[in-house]
Amino acid sequence: MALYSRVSGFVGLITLQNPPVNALSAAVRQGIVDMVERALGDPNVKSVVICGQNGNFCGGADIKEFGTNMSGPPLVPMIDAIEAANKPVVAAIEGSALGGGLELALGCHYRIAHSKARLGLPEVTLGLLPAAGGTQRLPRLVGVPAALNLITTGRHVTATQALQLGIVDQVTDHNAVDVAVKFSLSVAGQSLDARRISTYPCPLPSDSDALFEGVMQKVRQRAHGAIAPVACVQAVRAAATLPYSKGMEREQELMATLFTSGQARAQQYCFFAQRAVGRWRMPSGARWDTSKPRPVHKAAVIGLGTMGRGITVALAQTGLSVVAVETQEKQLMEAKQAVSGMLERGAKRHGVAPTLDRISYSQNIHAVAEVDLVIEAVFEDMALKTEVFQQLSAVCKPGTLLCTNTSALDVDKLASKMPNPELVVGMHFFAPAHVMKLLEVVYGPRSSPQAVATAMQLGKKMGKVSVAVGNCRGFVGNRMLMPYLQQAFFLLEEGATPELVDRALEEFGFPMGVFRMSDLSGLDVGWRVRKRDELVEPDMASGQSARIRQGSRYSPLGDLLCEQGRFGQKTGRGWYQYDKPGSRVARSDPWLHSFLVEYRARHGLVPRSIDQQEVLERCLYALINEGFRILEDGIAAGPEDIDVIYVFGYGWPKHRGGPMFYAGMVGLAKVLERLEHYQQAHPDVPYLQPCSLLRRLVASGSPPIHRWREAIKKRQSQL
Ligand SMILES: C[C@H](O)[C@H](C)C(=O)SCCNC(=O)CCNC(=O)[C@H](O)C(C)(C)COP(=O)([O-])OP(=O)([O-])OC[C@H]1O[C@@H](n2cnc3c(N)ncnc32)[C@H](O)[C@@H]1OP(=O)([O-])[O-]
Repeated sequence: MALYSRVSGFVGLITLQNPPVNALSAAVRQGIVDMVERALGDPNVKSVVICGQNGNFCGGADIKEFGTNMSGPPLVPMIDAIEAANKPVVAAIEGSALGGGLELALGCHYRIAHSKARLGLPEVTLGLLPAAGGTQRLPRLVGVPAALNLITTGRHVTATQALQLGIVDQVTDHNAVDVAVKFSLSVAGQSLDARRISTYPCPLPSDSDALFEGVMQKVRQRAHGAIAPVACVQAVRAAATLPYSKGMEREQELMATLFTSGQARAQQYCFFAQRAVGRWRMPSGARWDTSKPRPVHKAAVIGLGTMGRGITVALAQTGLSVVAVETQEKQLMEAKQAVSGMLERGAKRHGVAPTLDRISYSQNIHAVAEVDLVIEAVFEDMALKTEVFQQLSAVCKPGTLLCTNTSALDVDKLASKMPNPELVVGMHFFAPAHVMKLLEVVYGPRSSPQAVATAMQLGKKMGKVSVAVGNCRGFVGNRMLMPYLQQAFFLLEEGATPELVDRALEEFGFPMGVFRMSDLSGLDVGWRVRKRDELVEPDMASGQSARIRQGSRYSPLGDLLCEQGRFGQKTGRGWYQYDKPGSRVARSDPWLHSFLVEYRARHGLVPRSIDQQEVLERCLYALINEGFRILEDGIAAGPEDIDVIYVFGYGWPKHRGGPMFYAGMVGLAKVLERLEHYQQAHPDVPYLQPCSLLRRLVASGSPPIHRWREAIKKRQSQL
């Protein structure tokens, strides 16, 4: 709803009230319509100020209403009425003015923002476009190029940036409502004709066709199949080429195509899933709202390789003091330089001062005696990690949390060797650690809820999307990656090429297909893990037996490439060829194609034609199937946890919602039927054996994804 009060004698103050972000629900919209009418009809009122309760202007349309029968007054005429008002209406912006919230402010005659406010039109991140006049008013106010950038990226701008762009008229460090009330009286009675943005001509860039073509090309490239960014460009183009009313019709037309699209549903699911994973729970029953985190004022990082350096930067950027330890002097000096460089570049990008002084460097592990939390990022070796953890247990003050950045080792095994195993959790960052949003917080049966709560809270403070998951081989992300990678290798054996497999996955929406990604991250990384698991055998053999390990089908293709030093981009050769080591542009490699032909012949494999549909079904359904096993094992509490991990850590396209959401969209029965089909064709591939949770969900009528948790809980309570 919206509250009304008269302040300073002659100002009608309308306060949006819908905590926590004053979203424009039906009740709020009705409140605004009623209160604006009241203020404009009150002869004692000379001007009007619109603000939001609790220091937050408005987070936009109420996303929770999407997908329901929406009622209440529509936004567009509500905002048009404000713009047409005969008394000045001033928006007092504190906190956020996003989406419909900013569109409401653009309908006002003036905008005053607090210096800490954030503004933007992020609808594209929800699979939509600004549909309350944003695509028509913003270009008229700030010009086409700036409007295109804000609307197609959905990025938020600071109040200062908004002032520079011309979105707001004033920025204040004082209470924005007070400033707006005073300002509104100062302009009362003045003509408003020049303050109605919809009447402005849209400033046309010199060669607007070329500009729009250029932007559309870039947007399509970046979108990887998402339709909303393309519609955003089309809507802004309407602003540049049509009168306001016609442009508004075009905006509504385009929004109608997006609003009911599967992509919009997927992206809105991701919005709420990202918030749901913050409400974590462990199989023990411990949960986010009953487990109190320990305060962390000082943290440490042990091991300053690539991951250690990124983690140090991410910690320092939170303002925490950090102790960075590296026993090798040369490595320490190089790390110091690298970390300083990353901090300076980050600070420059955000227009803030770098926090170099927050970090102290040392070769001596005793330097961490007084910290509250340690993140270990030494080489992936259990013996080495155990030694480091035992030193830390001896050096650190009581209660210090010991976190490991391992991506594959058994966190509980490590904890079992410590005097205080309850203080041990995994904090699995993704490279580059100061950039990638995802953090897997890994708990074992001995980890205390307080340790998990502390790691989750620190992750949020580092700007990460943190997901609490149980300890198992590969945790959630890497565990699901195994069947995905395996199917990709098998498809090559059966006749596919890396180009075909990657094209299918990239057209699905992944920024990079599995083989290009493998070349980027380095084939030797997986090779080392397979060697450690004694899966790699010398390539003398041929025929079926050479492709069986521990009773299951195995493809030695990756091992064979590594034995030839083909590690990917870093060696200039992998599944593709590159101009030189380190270059990033992948080109088809005739050597690889003849190697595959020779390999198939040597192993008696008859290649067949494979289409993109089969690639997608085998790679994605095998991955999804492992997701169901993870849910069944209680390693992830719900499908949202898995989907957030894949969207924020593994490049799963947001407009596809995530592996589990996608399975629901395709239809669980279809996924099950296809898995059974491929399992029949490949009985020696256990990963294709449909998971019993999937079977049970199908048997119970394939309930919608938000009801899977109860099906899982029911099952676990039966176990
Ligand atoms: C016509 C028009 O053109 C179109 C069509 C639109 O306008 S489409 C809508 C466009 N607007 C957006 O995209 C902005 C979305 N919101 C945000 O970006 C952030 O929320 C925030 C504003 C920057 C605050 O961040 P936060 O970190 O302080 O808190 P939070 O945890 O994120 O959010 C706190 C709680 O508020 C809920 N929430 C936030 N924004 C909401 C919204 N717009 N609608 C409904 N609920 C919302 C959120 O789910 C969470 O709930 P719960 O989990 O506690 O139950």
